[in-house]
This record gives sequence, C-alpha cells and structure tokens, in this order.
Amino acid sequence: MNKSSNRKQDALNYHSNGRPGKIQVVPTKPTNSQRDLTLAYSPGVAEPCLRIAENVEDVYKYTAKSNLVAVISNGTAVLGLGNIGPEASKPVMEGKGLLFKIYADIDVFDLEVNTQNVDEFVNIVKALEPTFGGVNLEDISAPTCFEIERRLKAEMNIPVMHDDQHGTAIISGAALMNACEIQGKKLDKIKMVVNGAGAAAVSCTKMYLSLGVKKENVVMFDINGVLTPQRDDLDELRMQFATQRTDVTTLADAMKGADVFVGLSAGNVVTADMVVSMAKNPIIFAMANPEPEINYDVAKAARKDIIMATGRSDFPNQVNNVLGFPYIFRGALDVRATAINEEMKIAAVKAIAEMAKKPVPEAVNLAYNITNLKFGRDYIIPKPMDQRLITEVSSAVARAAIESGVARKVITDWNAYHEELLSRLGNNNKLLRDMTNKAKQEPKRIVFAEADTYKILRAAQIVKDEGVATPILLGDVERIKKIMRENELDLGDVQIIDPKLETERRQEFAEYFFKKRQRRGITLYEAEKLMTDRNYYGACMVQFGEADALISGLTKNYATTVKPALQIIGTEEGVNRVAGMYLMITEKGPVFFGDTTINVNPTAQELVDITVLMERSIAQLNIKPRIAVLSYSNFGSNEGEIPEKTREAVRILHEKYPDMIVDGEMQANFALNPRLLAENFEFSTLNGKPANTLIFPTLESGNIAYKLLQEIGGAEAVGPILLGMKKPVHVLQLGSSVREIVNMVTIAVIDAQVKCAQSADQSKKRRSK
Ligand SMILES: NC(=O)C1=CN([C@@H]2O[C@H](COP(=O)(O)OP(=O)(O)OC[C@H]3O[C@@H](n4cnc5c(N)ncnc54)[C@H](OP(=O)(O)O)[C@@H]3O)[C@@H](O)[C@H]2O)C=CC1
Ligand SMILES: CC(=O)C(=O)O
Ligand SMILES: [Mg+2]
Repeated sequence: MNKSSNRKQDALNYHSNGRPGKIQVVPTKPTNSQRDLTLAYSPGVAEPCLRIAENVEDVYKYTAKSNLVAVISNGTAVLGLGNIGPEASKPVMEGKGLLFKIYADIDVFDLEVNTQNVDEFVNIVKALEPTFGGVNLEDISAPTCFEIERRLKAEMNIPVMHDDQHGTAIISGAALMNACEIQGKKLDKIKMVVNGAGAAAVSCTKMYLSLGVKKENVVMFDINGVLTPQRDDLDELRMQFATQRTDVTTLADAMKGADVFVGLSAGNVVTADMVVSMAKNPIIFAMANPEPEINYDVAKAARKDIIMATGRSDFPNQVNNVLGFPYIFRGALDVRATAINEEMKIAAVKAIAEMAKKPVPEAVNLAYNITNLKFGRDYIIPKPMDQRLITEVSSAVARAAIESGVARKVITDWNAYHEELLSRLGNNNKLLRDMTNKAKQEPKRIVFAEADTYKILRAAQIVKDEGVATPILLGDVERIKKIMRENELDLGDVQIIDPKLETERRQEFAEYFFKKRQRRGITLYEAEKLMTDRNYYGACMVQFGEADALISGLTKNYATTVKPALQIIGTEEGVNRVAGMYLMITEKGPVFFGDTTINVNPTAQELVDITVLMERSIAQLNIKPRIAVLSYSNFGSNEGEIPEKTREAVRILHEKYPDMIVDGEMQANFALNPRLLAENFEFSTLNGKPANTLIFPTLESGNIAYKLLQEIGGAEAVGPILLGMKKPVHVLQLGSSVREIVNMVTIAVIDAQVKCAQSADQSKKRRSK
C-alpha cells in the first residue's frame, strides 16, 4: 500500500475501531445506587419537570440545554465532497461535535436531516428549539443555506449560525488582516480573486468588504466561470459580486497581478503558473477541504514571497472554521445570547487576529513539535490547539453580546469567567497562573548557568516575553548566539557573560570565595580556577547582588550543582539545612511533597526542620499548609524506626509550633481522605480537609512517590524547589523540559521577591535601632 492509501485505511479504522463513530453520551450525575436512579428518573425527575412547566426558563437550570448545541446538516455540501446525502455527512457532523467538546466543552447532538426542502428543514429545526442552547448549521449548500439561516435566525430565540458562512468568514477575515500586514498590503488596495460562489465564498467576501476590501477589486468565480453582469444564471446574491472588468474570462486571467486568492470551491483548480503570475508578495488561502485548490508544497515552490494557507491541519497556516465555532458558541451560550450578531463576529475576528501577534505558549510549540512559532509568513493565525483561544475569543464574543444587547445573562467578574473557561479544558493550574501573575508584578534578574543549551534559551525567551524575569546568560557568547540564530530565538539586548573572559570579575569573586573557604582546604589558586565554572560564577553573581537568582542543573547532577551555591551563598540565618520540595499539580488540586531531593534519611529533628522550611515557603504562595507527616503506621499502630521518628517529629512540631496545622504519623490515604481520617481518628488535628503538604520519612519514599504520581497519576511536577538558602538558587532536574524550566524560573522570581523584601525589612530594622 502506498502512503495515501495507508492514510485512507487509517481514517477508516479510526472511525470503525471499537465503538463505531466518534462520540457518545456520558451521564453527569451519580448513578451508583437505587437512590441515585430514583432521583435521576421516576419519581424524582417529576420535580424538575413541574418547575419547568411553571417557568420555562428553568429548563436552563435543571437540564443540559444551556450547554447543548445541535450540529445540523442535510448533507448537501459536505466539505468539498458535494451533495453526498445526510448519512454520508454524519462523520463530519460527529467530527464537529468532537471539536466542540474538546475545544470548548460544549455538548453536541449531531442531527442529519433527510430533506432538501427549505420549509421542511426550517420547520424541523424550529421544532427542536426546546432541546438546544444553540444551532450550528453545517454543510448545507448555497443558495438554500442563506434562506434557511435567515428564517431560523428570525424565528428562533437561541443563537443560530451557519458555520461554513460565518465561522469561515471570521477566521479567514482575521487571517487576511494579518497576512496583508505581513506582506505590506492595504486591505482597501488589494486585488482579490475568489474561487467559489457558494455559502462560504459569499459570506467570506462580505466579511472582507466589511474589513475594508473594495468590491470593485474582487473577481469571483463559480463552476461556470467568472461572475459577470451578462450572466443570466445568477441570483441576486451572486450578482452583487459580478465584476465590471471585461479583461477576465478565465481564472488564469484573473490571477495575473492579483494580490490575494481565496479558494472556497474544489480541489486542485489552481496551477503553479497562476501563482507565478500573481503580484509581489501574494497571499493564497486555498480553503477547499479535504483537497485545497492548490497543493501547499506546489504553491510554496512556485513563489518564495508567498503566504500560503489551507484548510488542512497538516500544513502551516490552517485557515479553518475550527478556530471559531467552538469559542463563538461558548461565548454566546455563557451569556445566553439570543443571536450571534455582527458585533460578536467582528469581536471574534479581532481577538483571533490579535492573538497571533502575541508570544506563543510553549505548550503550543510542543503540541506541533515546532521550536519557535512566531507571527510571520508561516504563522498568520493561532493554531487550533492553542488553549488561549477559549479565553480570548469566547470572552470577546460574550462581551460583544452584552454590549450589543443580545445577552440574557451578564458577566461582571471577567477574571472569574476566564478561570471558568480554563477549568472547562481541565486546565485547573490556577496556582501556576497565580504564581506567574505574582512573578510578573516584580520581575527579577535570573542568571542561567547553562545558557548554551536550546532548552534554557527557549525558557529564557519565554520568561522574558511574558515579563516574568530578566534573563542573564552565562556561557560562550558565540555558541549561545549560534543556538539563538539556528532556532530563531530573539532575546533582544539580553546580557551574555562568558566567565572565562571576565578576568577582573573572576579575580574578585575568587578572593571572596578564598576568604570564605581558606580554612576549609581551598587555596587562592583553586578558587581562581573554580570561578571559570559557571555554577561558581553564577552563585557569586547572586551573592554580590548582580543577579537575583540562579538557575542551573539541566546538564549536571544535583549534588555537583548545589555544592557551589551552598559554599558561596549558604543557608539562611538560623537554618542549618536545606531541603527540596515538589509542588504536584494534581486533578484534586496542588499538593506539596518533601523532602524529595536532599536529606536521605532525616532524623526526627531533621524532619521538623524540613517541615518548618516547607510550611514557610508554602505560606509565601498564599496557601495555608495542612501538613501530614507520613509513615506506614497510623498514630502508633506500628513500631519501628520510621513510625517512631515520624511520631517524635510530630510531637516536637506540636510542642514548638502550636499554630501549625500538622499531624501524624499517618498513612498517605488517611492524610488525603478526610472521611477516612474522621471515621477512624476523630481526634486528629488535621480533620476536616485533606492535607496539602506531605512530609515523607525518607528521601527514597518522597522521591518514588512524586515520580509515580507524575507518571501514573498524570500530575505535573514543579520543582525541586530548594528551601533554606540565604539567596534564591534553584536546581533543575537533569533533562528538565522547557515548561519545567519556565516553572522553576517563576518560583525563583517569587523566592527572590520574598527574600529581597525580607532583607529590605531587616536593613530598615537595623537602621532604626
Ligand atoms: N476551510 C474552511 O474552514 C472551510 C472550507 N470550506 C470549503 O469550501 C468549499 C465550498 O463549501 P461551501 O461554500 O459550503 O459549498 P457550496 O456548495 O455552498 O459552494 C461551493 C461553490 O464552489 C463552486 N465550485 C465548485 N467547483 C468549482 C470549480 N471547479 N471552480 C469554481 N467554482 C467551483 C460552486 O459553484 P456553483 O455555485 O456553480 O455550483 C459553488 O459556488 C468546500 O470545499 C468546503 O470544504 C467551507 C467552509 C469552511
Ligand atoms: C471546514 C468546513 O466546515 C468545511 O470544509 O466544510
Ligand atoms: Mg463545513
């Protein structure tokens, strides 16, 4: 089998394997007991029925209507496959349902209707209004789609949108604005060829006119050729796009000197020669599905100065309504809009266009296996997997609905709405977002000891772009610049320091280090040599106030990295040990694990020290720590070294820190399950809520536990956060990902903010004495 037939077979298998099709219905309420079923169905279900009968608006309160959209087609214009009938359209409609769900958490019933009669179609859809919060019309051919949509919008009181018309117009409108900006073209000057005069083409062209394109600069084609006033087969709608030009008969004529080609017709109708004949810096949106009007590679090979986009996901610049419909309906449903109006559409266009100009989150690069997406010829609009779409586009649409008076519900707390939108995607990393926001309030200078690696440079670019930190890069200047060039990283006027070239500074640092360690076996000669090591040099920069925090460890083992920092910076006053803590982002919320990195087999007193360090550091994140000291025993149920030392640690903690919420020794399930704890150990001071901080009896148990949770439990691990240092130093795990490095920088910035504030406080106190 060749590659293409392989792919076709893969697509068939994808749909037929296991449960056929792509979607299913999932209950949202418990169904475990007889009681649950009594409430879910008869007799319990009668209660919400009666409430709704009394007040029909209560249907939004007691049923799934508010989040349910109908994707309806009659199969007359299925992608570019033509009128293949309602059954054959079902895979596409299920596909739209799947996209609604994964991108915007909207539930969909796909309805394939067996009629091509406008009245019948309209009557069916209208009769479904009680069921749905919105109607997405799909793949209905022109011209009937216009009449159907017009009537349904007028006669229904829920949002109705024909996605092929308006979804496509919104996305391609945003893409056109950005493509023109990149190619240096003005919308009111561009010469445009539109191939196709159907649902999508007519609506898209109307949108382009509203964005500034001049009607006299548009030439449109249908299957019978160019639209001219002389044609007697055109309805009123198409006639408005008839060209006055007399020099155009074929598509090839129209393409000569054109700035933009918009294809919403059928596959492979544009040739490379036509592309060659276009104006300088041409723009091609070949949006027919599944085969674009011209193959991506053919068009790119024809012109170096081209911006090329298709409707497909396997090439750069996917101009496809998938970027719009999930978020447009999300915003409309959330304010219970009665319609999707022009204001809402324009708001979506602007939101999408603007998003493409902002720095791309690392998760998007990773999702597409691209190193550095940025606004330009190969990135004119956001990628569908960009989770910012839901916050940016849905809130723009919801806001426009409220401002234009079609909303029946008003949003006042937009931050809370953002959080709600993100949590719909299972993206409940609120703590991480809060931490990023805190870091951004007072960015700090972070020195990266291993700046000659792509991952560090990428992370440095992200934290710089996001305003979290000002990076300082240590390493060979030429090597660092080469990696930046090769990966198109742009860190502006970032400070790059090669310690090997900094003779004077190295000398000063060496003298300082020698003074500190001369009675511990270090000679001045050795100190001078050590300062060429970037971990020593970086630690000295922090110690001398030339940077606020040091990040290292990506390429070396933990002990080698942490040693220079301990020798040069040392531990906080009154603290005689350091410890490592992980923040685990779990489905049930954040949980802190310690010690996972430094103390191999801590004594009872050492466990107390670790607990105190963790408690303080967690409190700095505005979280009240609820601490469980873990063992394999519960409150004396077992004897042995581990239960005894953990029990002793809790005794000391209760005695010395009466305000700390801490208990143990206990097993991990009791720590995390309040019901279990209350049923068996009612006296526990931890009762009420699960612990959010777990103290492990040994390094081995803590380290194994966090790695298991990360791998099997799917938790995100942020750390190890080094606790107890006088100044912020954070050591990465060998081989950390870019995202993990960015998270560590965020932690380091917050750490630096706290430590700077503390030292300012201390100096003030000293001055006032
Ligand atoms: N990327 C995206 O997001 C989207 C892409 N599309 C794609 O756009 C295309 C059209 O969809 P839609 O508007 O819904 O369908 P319609 O059936 O409403 O319109 C199709 C139009 O294309 C014209 N056409 C067909 N073949 C040719 C040809 N060889 N040369 C010139 N014109 C031709 C038809 O002409 P006539 O009127 O004479 O029959 C008709 O005007 C499909 O390929 C679809 O997949 C659609 C929506 C979104
Ligand atoms: C993308 C889409 O809706 C279409 O091709 O019809
Ligand atoms: Mg479609």
